[in-house]
Amino acid sequence: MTAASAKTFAAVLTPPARGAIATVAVRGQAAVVWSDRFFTSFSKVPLCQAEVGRILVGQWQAEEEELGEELVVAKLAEDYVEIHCHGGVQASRRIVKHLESVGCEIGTWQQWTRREAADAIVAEAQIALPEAATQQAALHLIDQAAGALSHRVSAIVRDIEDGNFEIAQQQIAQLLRFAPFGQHLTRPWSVVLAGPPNVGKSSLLNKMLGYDRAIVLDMPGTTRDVLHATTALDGWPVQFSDTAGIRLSDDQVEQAGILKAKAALEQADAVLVLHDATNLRPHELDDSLKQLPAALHVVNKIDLANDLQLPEGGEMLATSAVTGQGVPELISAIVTQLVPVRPDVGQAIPFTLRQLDHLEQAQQLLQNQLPAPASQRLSDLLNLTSFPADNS
Ligand SMILES: Nc1nc2c(ncn2[C@@H]2O[C@H](COP(=O)(O)OP(=O)(O)OP(=O)(O)O)[C@@H](O)[C@H]2O)c(=O)[nH]1
Ligand SMILES: [Mg+2]
Repeated sequence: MTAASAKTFAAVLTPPARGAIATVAVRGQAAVVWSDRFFTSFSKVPLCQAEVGRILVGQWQAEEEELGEELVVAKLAEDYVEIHCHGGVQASRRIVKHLESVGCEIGTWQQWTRREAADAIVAEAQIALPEAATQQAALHLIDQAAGALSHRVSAIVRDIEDGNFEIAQQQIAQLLRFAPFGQHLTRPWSVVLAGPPNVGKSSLLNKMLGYDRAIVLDMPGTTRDVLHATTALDGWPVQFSDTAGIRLSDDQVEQAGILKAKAALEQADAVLVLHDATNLRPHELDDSLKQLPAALHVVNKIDLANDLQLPEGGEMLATSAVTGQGVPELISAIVTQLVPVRPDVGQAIPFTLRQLDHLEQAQQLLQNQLPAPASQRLSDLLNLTSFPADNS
């Protein structure tokens, strides 16, 4: 426990929704005494006298209340009590209100995590974990919650203190290589489907998702607004955006859609530029689709083109959104583009902008031969007291 958390503090650790059980955690010198004011165990053992580790069933009731709630209280340390009550929002709120009435400080589960975690990076990992959209993303965050990044940062601080500046710089550079990947552990990669009208963007989206998310019609200009759908590709969270076919148009609604499509291209981690196999004219592509840095060019409708000759030189994938031919290869190509190096289990990965910022600053300071401030930036990264305040 840090000095800041010396006051007795309570938080509801379970989400504010209907559930079978909610957990209220209380930590601090008065945790047991204050819980005892409201809780009477059926075995008549007061919490103060119960041994650590004891789980008691009993009644939680304030003096002025006519009715109490039957619940379970676990005394997990002399200064730590967990109350497991009914999962309804009002039930946990009532217990928190009682604790507050006797002087307990109340906070959110994120604030609780910041007080309880071993260091600020571990706290960030625990807070980020519910945001992980896939199991694979969660596993990497669990590694950081177990200290992978914290240990690496501490080792770099020691390297700097020992005068091993070059090793420290190499270690920071290695961490920074994983930072773009790390930001996506809580936020899906963005993949945009773009191209001329009627080439099969919406059909290919539906095929990759495995269900009909977008309207498909044999009519150019079907998709207007940008349409999003989130899925997992090879275990990584990906948000696809289907866009309006880009062409010159007098239709105001279509024009608005095309502008939105072009804006979506700028935010994308990867763009699938689609071409029609029955009408292959890559040189006539709109300027906005030429030379996109993160583009994968896909020739769709290959089921309709028997003697298809792909243009030489340019890397192009071939698919049929109707038969599914080439779709697994396309998905592999997308994954390779998004995650070129798959991190090992246990790899230290920076996953927040705060971490990225501190690491970049430390690297810059080392390059400018300022080891002491560099070491300070890294130590701040771990320090719970320098963690930005957040009421969430
Ligand atoms: N045979 C065949 N038809 C396809 C394929 N992909 C799409 N189509 C057909 O092509 C037409 C247009 O498909 P969409 O998916 O709506 O095309 P789009 O690119 O989204 O079109 P816009 O939204 O208008 O820009 C539909 O009739 C689809 O069934 C394919 O791989 N093979
Ligand atoms: Mg469409």
